[in-house]
Amino acid sequence: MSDHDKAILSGQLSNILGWDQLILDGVVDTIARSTSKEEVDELVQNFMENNPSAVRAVDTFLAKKKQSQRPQQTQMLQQVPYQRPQIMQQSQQDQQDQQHQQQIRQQQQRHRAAGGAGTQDMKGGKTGAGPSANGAAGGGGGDGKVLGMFKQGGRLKSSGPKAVGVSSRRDDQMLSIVSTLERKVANCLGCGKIFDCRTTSNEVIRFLEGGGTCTFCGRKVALNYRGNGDDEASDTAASQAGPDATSSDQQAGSSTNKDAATAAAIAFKNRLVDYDRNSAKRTAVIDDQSDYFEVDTNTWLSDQERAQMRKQRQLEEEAEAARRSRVAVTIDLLGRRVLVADAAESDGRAASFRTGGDALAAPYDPRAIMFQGDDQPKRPAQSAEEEQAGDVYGPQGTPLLRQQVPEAKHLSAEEAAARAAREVEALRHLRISANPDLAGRPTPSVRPHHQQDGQDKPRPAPKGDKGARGRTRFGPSRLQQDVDDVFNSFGAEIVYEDVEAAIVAAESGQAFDLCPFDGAPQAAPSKLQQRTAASIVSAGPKASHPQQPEVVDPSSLPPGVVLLRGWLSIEEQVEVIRVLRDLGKGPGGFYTPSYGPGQSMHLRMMCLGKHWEPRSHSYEDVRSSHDGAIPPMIPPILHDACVKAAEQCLQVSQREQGVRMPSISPDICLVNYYEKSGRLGLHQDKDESSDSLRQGIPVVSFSIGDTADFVMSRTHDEEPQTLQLCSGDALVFGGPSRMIYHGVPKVYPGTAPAQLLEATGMRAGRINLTFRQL
Ligand SMILES: O=C(O)CCC(=O)C(=O)O
Ligand SMILES: [Fe+2]
Repeated sequence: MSDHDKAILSGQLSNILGWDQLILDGVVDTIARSTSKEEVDELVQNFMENNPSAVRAVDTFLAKKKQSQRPQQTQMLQQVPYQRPQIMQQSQQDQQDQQHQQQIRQQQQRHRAAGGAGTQDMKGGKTGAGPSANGAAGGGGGDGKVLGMFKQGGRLKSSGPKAVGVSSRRDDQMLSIVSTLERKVANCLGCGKIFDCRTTSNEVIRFLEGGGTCTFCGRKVALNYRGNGDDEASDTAASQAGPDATSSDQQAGSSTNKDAATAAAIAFKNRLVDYDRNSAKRTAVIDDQSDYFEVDTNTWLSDQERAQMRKQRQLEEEAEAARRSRVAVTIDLLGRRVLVADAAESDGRAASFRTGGDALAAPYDPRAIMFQGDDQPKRPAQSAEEEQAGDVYGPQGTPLLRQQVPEAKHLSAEEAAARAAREVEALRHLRISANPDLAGRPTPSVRPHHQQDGQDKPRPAPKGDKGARGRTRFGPSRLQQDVDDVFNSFGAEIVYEDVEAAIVAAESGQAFDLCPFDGAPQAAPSKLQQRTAASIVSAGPKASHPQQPEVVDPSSLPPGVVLLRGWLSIEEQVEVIRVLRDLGKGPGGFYTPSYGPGQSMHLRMMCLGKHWEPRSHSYEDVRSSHDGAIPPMIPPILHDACVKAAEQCLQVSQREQGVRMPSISPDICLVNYYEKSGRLGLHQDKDESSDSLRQGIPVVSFSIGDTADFVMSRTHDEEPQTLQLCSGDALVFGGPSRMIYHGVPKVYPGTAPAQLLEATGMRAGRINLTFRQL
């Protein structure tokens, strides 16, 4: 490449970029010596910021260079065995080393001989004579020509006469540096990068020019130079424009002159060095794992995201803990057993028994909560231990009923009782919901054994097959009775199918009949009559039917609540039952209301006047959630009875309680039928119009059949007052008690007046009518 071409490029770049000539010379020189397009591209990109005019000028220059190089290259190939990259043979290398050392010495001697300011080497803080602004070589320095870019900074001094076999001055200098190295292969201890200085790749050149600074990680790699005779050369090499060179550069700049060009050259050099360092740092290693798995140390997360992730983790842990503590309850109807086991302890070992958040402190043996039918043959306890444990054993010694957990046998009787009470309490609070998968299926119908067997008569009870209360049971009825006994005795909230009603429906193939025994021959009672009779037990209060209506002491009741005992005579009750029976079998008759899938109410209901929809707690014209039936109207006989009872109660309330209540003109009557296990939770009757509620128009209630507990309280939490409502009673609550909470927790089976049952043939249970004004 001719100097003329270089001067042209330099001039063009000077116009375009406005750089100092000193810098331009260095850049042009570098471009002229470049061996690859990438090298030039990098330079153009980093220092000319791809200025289009500059790029064009450089391209033109390179094109010329390419042309001019063709014959030269051929010549070089013939003359010079040098290749890049090249691993030199040791002998060759040594030879070259010596040659270069000699060249360096000669050069140094020439510098010294030339004397004058600035002839000291870099170590001494002096350099060659200050450069002229036009980039001419400083005077006094032999051939004085320095490598363009860093001539004032003492970058690489010319090695003097061009060595044979070396393609450029820069290579010369590199080789001279390499020749002074003790070891030609250097290894960066920071990142492990290897620099093979026997080759003169760009990377190695950068490495050496950086004074042994790793081109990848920026760490300083120790370079050992050869001994005394080479001090100057090694000093030269060691003080190459690496990080440490900056200070000497600055000293040089300040000690020789304050020339702006010098400062610019130093700044430019520093920029290059910085670029070298930073370009290595641009390659950052990102730890993937920290992105995906770490919360606390993940630098990519904002505080908000971190908090969110922590919360998410906590929720996951809680869900896992809940899953582990879930309790599985198996109700084995056919085996007549209830098995309670922690789901996480499916192997049957000691499990923690939890209900509604209350955990029993002691580990629990699931077998301890196993209940067998009480009609199993039993044998008496055979040891004091068995006696004390209170377990019940079958004839083969199989435990039928365990009162205590095995490991609790060392407990005193008192402790064991307390523990048993805790266990029972825990079971009482169990909440069991229906399997949602079964919700859409029709109610299963259970047929008596004798029908399944194709027999007509009830099977005789096996000998000794007597219930705890001495009654004989048959087939499914006995099954149901056992389940009833177990759950009733524990008071657990268990919903099960209304087996008896299903039997009736299956047998009659008709709608619900309130009086299935009406007209049945007395001499040969049906099995249903037998069951009904068997269900009359002495558990509850005896029915009391005053000859005349009696007013229950009004001062014992909340103001606005009046109870008239036996207000309906037996004859009137019979009449009411007959009316209800007819309506109940027809369209819009008795059905089992439900709040939703698996949430059936524990009673049968028939709505008169309007349909009360349990899912929306509102009145409707048709039974939308069930069969779309239109509710029957309130028969006049019931309407009149309601109005009459209300009148009398209002008088009592006004007279005895000082409460004035409006009278009622009922347009709705809800008729409930409760079986012996029927019940109704605490609630308010508040689905009537706001006007009706505001006025305190009373609700009038008639009870017929079995006696029931009726609880009432002013608030949901208050300890409720319990009244027993008997067959024929009329109750009114209105005025200040219109919004009273009330419910029916218990029905006393077998307490209905015998006369009523005989006259109507009604099924066991209780009927209640509540009249309201919308
Ligand atoms: O059965 C009863 O005595 C009360 C009925 C009742 O409260 C109701 O149907 O809203
Ligand atoms: Fe009610």
